[in-house]
Amino acid sequence: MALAGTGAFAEILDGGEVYKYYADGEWRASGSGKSVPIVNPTTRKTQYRVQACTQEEVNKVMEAAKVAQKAWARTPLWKRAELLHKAAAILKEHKAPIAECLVKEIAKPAKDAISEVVRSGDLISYTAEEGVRILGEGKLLVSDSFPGNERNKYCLSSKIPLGVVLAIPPFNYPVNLAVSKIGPALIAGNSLVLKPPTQGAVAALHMVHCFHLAGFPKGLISCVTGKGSEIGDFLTMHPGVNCISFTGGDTGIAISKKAGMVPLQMELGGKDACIVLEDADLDLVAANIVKGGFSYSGQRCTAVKVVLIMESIADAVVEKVNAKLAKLKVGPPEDDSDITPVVTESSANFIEGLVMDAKEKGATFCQEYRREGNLIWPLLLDHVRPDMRIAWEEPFGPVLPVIRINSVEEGIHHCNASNFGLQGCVFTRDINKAILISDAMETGTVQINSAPARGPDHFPFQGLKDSGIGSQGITNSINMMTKVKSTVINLPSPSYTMG
Ligand SMILES: NC(=O)c1ccc[n+]([C@@H]2O[C@H](COP(=O)([O-])OP(=O)(O)OC[C@H]3O[C@@H](n4cnc5c(N)ncnc54)[C@H](O)[C@@H]3O)[C@@H](O)[C@H]2O)c1
Repeated sequence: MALAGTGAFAEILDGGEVYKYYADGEWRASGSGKSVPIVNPTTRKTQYRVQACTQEEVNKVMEAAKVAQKAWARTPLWKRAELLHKAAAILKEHKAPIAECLVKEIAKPAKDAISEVVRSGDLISYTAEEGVRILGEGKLLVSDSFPGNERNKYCLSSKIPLGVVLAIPPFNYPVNLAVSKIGPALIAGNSLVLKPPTQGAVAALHMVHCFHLAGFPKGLISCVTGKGSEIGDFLTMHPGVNCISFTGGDTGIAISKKAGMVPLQMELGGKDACIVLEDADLDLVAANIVKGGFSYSGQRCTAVKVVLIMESIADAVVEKVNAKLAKLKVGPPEDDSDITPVVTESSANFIEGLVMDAKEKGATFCQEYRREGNLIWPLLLDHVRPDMRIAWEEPFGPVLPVIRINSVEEGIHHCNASNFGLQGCVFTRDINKAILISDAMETGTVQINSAPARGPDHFPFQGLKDSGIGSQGITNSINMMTKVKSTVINLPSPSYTMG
């Protein structure tokens, strides 16, 4: 059942073949006359087309965003929240066509695609509520706490918006990781320009249409499409941008170097380690390795990307994991398969490169390596050693290395030698040891007895080292997209001198 671009969403396509971009409250065709194809990872044929926006069009969007933001910042907070709740409801109501885009553009299993849209609606609503709570509060400071001062200065501080927020999400959660930026930006009184990933752009355009239907003022939200490599730099270096919230890979490091003096929120790659101690519940470990390493074919920033396991229990865990991998359904996303084609052919080639390097260097293949087009069968590589690329690099595919260790210290050392520091996990029944290990792991989050995960979406989420700058999670994102403004009341005489 083809629903995308029809019914409530017909305006985005307008009878044409190329999805329009969103500017100044309306859907427009680019003056470039060019489009960018979106290749279905399963069929490897062009599924959709989006506009290749020009720099001139980006300039116009930035101007409109600046104007719209001024009025939005003066809109009462409760009204901003009300509109966000409305957008959340519309998004959830239209989950089917949006999920269909996720299935066709990024080969997300059908059920997970629906969950992504529903979770996004919940995230927007929670953001509206949280915003009302935290932005409704300010601070009052009095001067006489600092040496040399009397009580004659009263400082009132509150949070004000930054201006225009540029949001760039990655392909793997193009809806959820877009609304995790849009919601906080808007509730805090900012305007927002979205540059969706190429794969996932059509799902993002449908999501933006839900904000359009909710009735947000024109120009407040815009969505420009085009190749990241072509309009990306122009956007991130644009003088009209007051904040950049980016989620993706190494591109984020390059953006950080080029961006001007604006606050940056960078959520980048990871090589999440799973450390397994001898006293762990081995069934729990196996279940979490399979779920953590292979959900959405390993294309998750917080996927388990290396297992560091004590030698004495390694055989038992590998056997349990292999038994579970044999039961995974491999195939197209429409059939709700567990393992679906990876996003692009170049991604599949990169994964294959890591597998072949491990093969040459003597890793043990627990399954036969199998690939058809972009579809790669789940593969556990045992006896991986630090000289293999897969010990350090992020495959972003259904391929997981196991490194056998002889001490916990060896595991912590491998984890900390990585240039990434997103999340990590440790499995043990000894909570005291788990806390010590958590403190020793140089990652933004450590999960005890569960695989790494970004959610629930109000938890703080951050990476150390090359994994990011700043912290996400609903509350942190709202705060990050504001600045503190103070008003100081100066009294002619200290206030405690009367009476
Ligand atoms: N830490 C997190 O929260 C998190 C979450 C999901 C994914 N990721 C990471 O994302 C990566 C996979 O996603 P991806 O392949 O979409 O990442 P990517 O870095 O290739 O692309 C991310 C976004 O940047 C855009 N882009 C490309 N060139 C650009 C440029 N010069 N200027 C501005 N934007 C540009 C892309 O179009 C896309 O929208 C993995 O490394 C994964 O770990 C991180």
